[in-house]
Amino acid sequence: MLFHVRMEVNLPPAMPAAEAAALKQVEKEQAQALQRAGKWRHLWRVAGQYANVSLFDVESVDELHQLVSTLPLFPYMTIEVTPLCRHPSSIRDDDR
Ligand SMILES: O=C(O)CC1=CCC(=O)O1
Repeated sequence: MLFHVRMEVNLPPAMPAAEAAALKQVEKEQAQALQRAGKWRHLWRVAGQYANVSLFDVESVDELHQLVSTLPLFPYMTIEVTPLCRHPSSIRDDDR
């Protein structure tokens, strides 16, 4: 199942820089592991915003929730999820 996911990050201004840096480092490691596993297909920065748009390929809504809700930045993100299905005019013969 494919999901378009938009994540907007809102770290508290009072958060110590070292704490923010540590969270971002672990977030990066988890995101890269999920990309290597094929679960997090695309990860793009939204230009001009501390936000990303991503494409997840997971087995279920429950798996998607488990993945995003265990990200270190999850408590500080506003997340919008859009389920995707094939478009009848798509010329691609796969779902990538
Ligand atoms: O910086 C972001 O957009 C938040 C984030 C998600 C995965 C990652 O590595 O950073």
